[in-house]
Amino acid sequence: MTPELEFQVPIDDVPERVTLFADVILPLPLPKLYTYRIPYEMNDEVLVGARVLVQFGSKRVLSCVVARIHEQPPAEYQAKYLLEVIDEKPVVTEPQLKLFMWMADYYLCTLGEVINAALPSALKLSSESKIQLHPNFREETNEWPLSGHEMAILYGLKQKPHLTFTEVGHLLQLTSFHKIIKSLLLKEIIIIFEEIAEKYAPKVVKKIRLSPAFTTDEATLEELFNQLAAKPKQLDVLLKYIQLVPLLQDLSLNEAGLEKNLITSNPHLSLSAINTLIKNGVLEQFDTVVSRFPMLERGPYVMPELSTAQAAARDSVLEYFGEKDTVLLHGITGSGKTEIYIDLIQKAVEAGGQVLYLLPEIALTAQIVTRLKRVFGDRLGVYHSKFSDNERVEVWNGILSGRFQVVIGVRSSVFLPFHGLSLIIVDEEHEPSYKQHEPAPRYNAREVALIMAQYHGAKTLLGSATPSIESYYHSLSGRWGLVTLSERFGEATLPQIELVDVRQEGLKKNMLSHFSQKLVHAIEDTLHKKEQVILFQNRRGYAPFIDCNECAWIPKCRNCAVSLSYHKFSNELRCHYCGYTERKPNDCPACGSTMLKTVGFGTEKIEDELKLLLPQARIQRMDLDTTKKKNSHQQIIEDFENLRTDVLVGTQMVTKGLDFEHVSLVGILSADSIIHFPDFRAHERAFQLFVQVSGRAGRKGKAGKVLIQTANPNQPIFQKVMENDYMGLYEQEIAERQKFRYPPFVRIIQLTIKHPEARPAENAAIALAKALTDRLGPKSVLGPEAPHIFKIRNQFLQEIHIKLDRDSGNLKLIKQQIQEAVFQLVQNKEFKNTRVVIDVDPA
Ligand SMILES: Nc1ncnc2c1ncn2[C@@H]1O[C@H](COP(=O)(O)OP(=O)(O)OP(=O)(O)O)[C@@H](O)[C@H]1O
Ligand SMILES: [Zn+2]
Repeated sequence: MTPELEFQVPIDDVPERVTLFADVILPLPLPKLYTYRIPYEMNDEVLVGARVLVQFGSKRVLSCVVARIHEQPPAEYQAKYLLEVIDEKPVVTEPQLKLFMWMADYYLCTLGEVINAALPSALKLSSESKIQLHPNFREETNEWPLSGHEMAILYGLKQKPHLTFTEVGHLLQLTSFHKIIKSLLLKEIIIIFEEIAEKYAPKVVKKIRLSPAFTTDEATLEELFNQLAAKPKQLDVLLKYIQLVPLLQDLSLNEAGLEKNLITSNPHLSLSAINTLIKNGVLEQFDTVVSRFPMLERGPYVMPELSTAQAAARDSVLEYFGEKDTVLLHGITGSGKTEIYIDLIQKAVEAGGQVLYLLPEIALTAQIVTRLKRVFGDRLGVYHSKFSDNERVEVWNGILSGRFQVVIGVRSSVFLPFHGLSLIIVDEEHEPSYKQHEPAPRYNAREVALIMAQYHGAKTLLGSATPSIESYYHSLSGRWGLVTLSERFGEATLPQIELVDVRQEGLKKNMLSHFSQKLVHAIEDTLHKKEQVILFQNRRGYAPFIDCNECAWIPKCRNCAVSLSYHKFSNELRCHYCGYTERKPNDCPACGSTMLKTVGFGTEKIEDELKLLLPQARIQRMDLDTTKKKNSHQQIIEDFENLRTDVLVGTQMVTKGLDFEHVSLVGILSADSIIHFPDFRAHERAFQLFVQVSGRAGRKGKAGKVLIQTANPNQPIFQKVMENDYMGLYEQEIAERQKFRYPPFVRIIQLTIKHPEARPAENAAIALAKALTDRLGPKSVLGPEAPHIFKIRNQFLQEIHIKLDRDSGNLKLIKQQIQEAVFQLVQNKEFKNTRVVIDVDPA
């Protein structure tokens, strides 16, 4: 606008100078949003969902996300000005913000905790953010006038390569110095947030191409070849380049060039020839920023045609979607649910929507990602906890920008910045790993997905061969659609399941340590037929504990009330709760006896013993200990898939969703420890685990067999597993849940009281239980009671369970009362050092 024009605006048309305020989500566990005043000149720059920098308290500078912009100054305090705008565009979308707020409300935690869990750490800034000199800054050539403060920072940066914001504050003796930083930034003297530059570094590759002078036309190119005729090594390089970048067909291909290492790593080419060509300006070298997720050639991939049963199932899912938001697909193992998902995803993508495909564990992503990549190519984003922060930011940004239309990921993918989601798939919906236990928010991704779908107007398809009792109940009640698929795809049938009574076999001297002869023979037979075996044992490590034969001493964790597990490979005793380790002693520290023996067994021991029993077999183990590295899951699965291993031994990681063509035998080494877990879901879980692991056998035509070793073959659960009688399980379970008041008939909120000493933990728990009973009535409050493992990480635990009827009215109010009671307790001096963890819908 020119000055004259401005002058012509009639006086009463001058817009009023509005004062705006921003409510921000700080990455701290604060109960409320904090309000800052927006400096007038930033009115247009501050956006909901974008990050800004604020001062919190007297020292800390923090980045936070703007949740709301309004004109209402806070009543309780004088709003400070916000300092800086970080993003020009929102990094958090509106439906995402709504979801975060819902999560904080529902799971009784703070928005700060939600945002902390949601944002990849590279998107978080703090007072530990740093500044450093701009790489191009030269003091000699600087023409900018500098203030005293600016000089001081410059001086500081000559002493130290970078300064944190806190250090800058000390240096200047100022609490607010952002104007100064901003000025230095504008003058390109410093760069800020070097931490981020470190955390989120775009991936750069070196490329080469012919200097543009030689690619104006074919004649010039030809002339270059003539010139180099006498230099065969250089000529070779050029020929290779032209072979890889077919310039003769299209000269413009030169511009994109070629990754340098494709040339330099070629053993037939001379490195010095390459360098000479660069030095003489024939080739030029340049850097280019590439994605960590390279574009994939999608290739000619033919989608498999759905079978009649699959197509019918898909059609009824779609029909249900016409009237309901949520559908449960109950399809037996190997029925081909994944192909139905892919079909539906494709339809959603074609209609322009975004799709989220949730899986319970990364072990599973490897196989399905390969399947999905073939269909969706570079439009598929993958998100899981083994990703580096850089990769997470790229997925985050890729979803914001619309590059990734389909995202496959584990539970934390519900935090991603979707905008226009139209379909969510929750595969293996019954899986307990959808629940986050620690830290807050203690959410269940399956439940979050349903709310997320609401905010986006999306549909949700939950799928499982063994649905959770809750989900099945919602489907039968008509709230959700229910689609059933009760045959395996193609020629495959469900495997035949057999029980092996290990007590009987032991009496008959038919046990070789933990293996029944039946199981060993079955393994031998299977390997003989060049087929594969999966062996499942619910524990990792070598043995759950060791004890002394003489005095019965058992090593215990010094921080937790559990015995230490023995890990043979590292010769350590390890706590599976806090990670504490010590070397295994050679003799008993209590009585000095050398008779220490292992008790029970884990995957490591199974692997060990099997190697002795079948020395020829190629055995691989998959559990938490063998999958610590980023790609180890994938490697183990690929080896097994490509028949490089014969037997896969593992914990529950091997039980779910995996699809191997050649597995015809599954062995469950010890079924009993699973059934006896003290939990109202014990039967449901055991059924799910047995059916799921059994379901890995005989998936492609071959007859499959399952052997379950147990000391109590008469337990009714086995009958249901052998007959794949889900309905039988459901009817029994739902009756018990109703009778004893468990979900889905009530909601459970679990409060865990923690204190470094036993007595105060108990006292605090009693006081809290009383406070809760006063508010909610005695029917709703159970406990306190010390849990089975009553001490973890040096904290004594007490638990209170709150049971709320589904129709118990105002849930929000009840939750408020619970929070209030907890707040009063931890404020009370008498209960100093008490912590209370609230877990809504514990699993
Ligand atoms: N329409 C189809 N055409 C060709 N192959 C198919 C088709 N449907 C399924 N399959 C194959 O059948 C096997 C089992 O399918 P899938 O893995 O989808 O089963 P699932 O229902 O997900 O089983 P689970 O619950 O055990 O994970 C896979 O190898 C899959 O490739
Ligand atoms: Zn421990």
